[in-house]
Amino acid sequence: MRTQDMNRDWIATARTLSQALPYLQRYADATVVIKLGGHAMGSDAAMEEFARDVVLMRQVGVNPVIVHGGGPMINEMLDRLQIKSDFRNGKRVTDEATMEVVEMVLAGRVNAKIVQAISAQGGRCVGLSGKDSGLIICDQEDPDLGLVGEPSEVNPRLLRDLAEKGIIPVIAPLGMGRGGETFNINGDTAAGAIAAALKADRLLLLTDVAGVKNGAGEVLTELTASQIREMVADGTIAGGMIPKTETALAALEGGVRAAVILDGRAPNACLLELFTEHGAGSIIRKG
Ligand SMILES: Nc1ncnc2c1ncn2[C@@H]1O[C@H](COP(=O)(O)OP(=O)(O)O)[C@@H](O)[C@H]1O
Ligand SMILES: CC(=O)N[C@@H](CCC(=O)OP(=O)(O)O)C(=O)O
Repeated sequence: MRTQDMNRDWIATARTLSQALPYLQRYADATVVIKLGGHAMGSDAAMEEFARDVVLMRQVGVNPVIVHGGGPMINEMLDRLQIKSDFRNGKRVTDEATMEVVEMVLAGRVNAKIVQAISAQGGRCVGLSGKDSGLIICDQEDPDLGLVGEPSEVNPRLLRDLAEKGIIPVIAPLGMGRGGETFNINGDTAAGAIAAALKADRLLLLTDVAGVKNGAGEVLTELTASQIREMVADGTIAGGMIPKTETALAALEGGVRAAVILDGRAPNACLLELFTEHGAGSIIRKG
């Protein structure tokens, strides 16, 4: 690069940092729950970038709480083990054999990978599941779904203790039943329940599309609850987008200030959403 171009680059970087000041001030000490979906977890380089953004957030005083998915990784392992798996309305029908694989992949593999990536960027971070410290107590959601849990009680005290110490929690979406059984929770549902319990300032749902699309395939940058209900009823919102939008609405009802559905594969997606005027994805506010 020529020296002049290089100077222009640095000037642009400095300007970006300077323009971020009001956003940095707005989010200082804010709680931001980030759901990292399995489809949003791309290459190792993308994971490294995600981890760097999370550590930067923590560095500027935000309290990030990561809840992850891992559906595609579970599918891959179930395929290898030749265990068939069905989804109903975006949720995996989970029998005991499936549950074993879900727990192994989510808590053992995916969680460890994210913790490792954040630690490698210098973040202090700890891997958990909803089964730890009574974080998520579940009831069975629907007998037809088997061991799928619906969070009925969330105990966020441990998360508050970690935030006070500057430690970033990375949470696998598993829950404990009242009889000590393990439940599989949809990652979006788990993230929404945790965000509501923490009365988070933002819930960011990172996925593999730029946001919620209308019938013409255009991303809607702002959405209301009634629009979402209509789009689910007429089938415009389908599959995995159903639990995502349901989660956003439930989180707002539970006291979260706003939920955003955005493309986790886009460069620096979380920073763009939080610290720039531009924002990213579809924002859903109460009203
Ligand atoms: N109206 C819609 N707008 C955007 N995506 C939609 C819509 N309806 C269904 N989808 C689907 O939902 C998917 C996101 O859900 P999912 O695959 O469960 O993501 P993740 O694994 O990130 O949780 C998108 O890739 C898209 O195929
Ligand atoms: C009940 C249920 O569906 N659980 C999900 C948990 C993982 C998840 O939600 O992963 P994504 O966010 O990557 O889709 C599953 O078994 O796939």
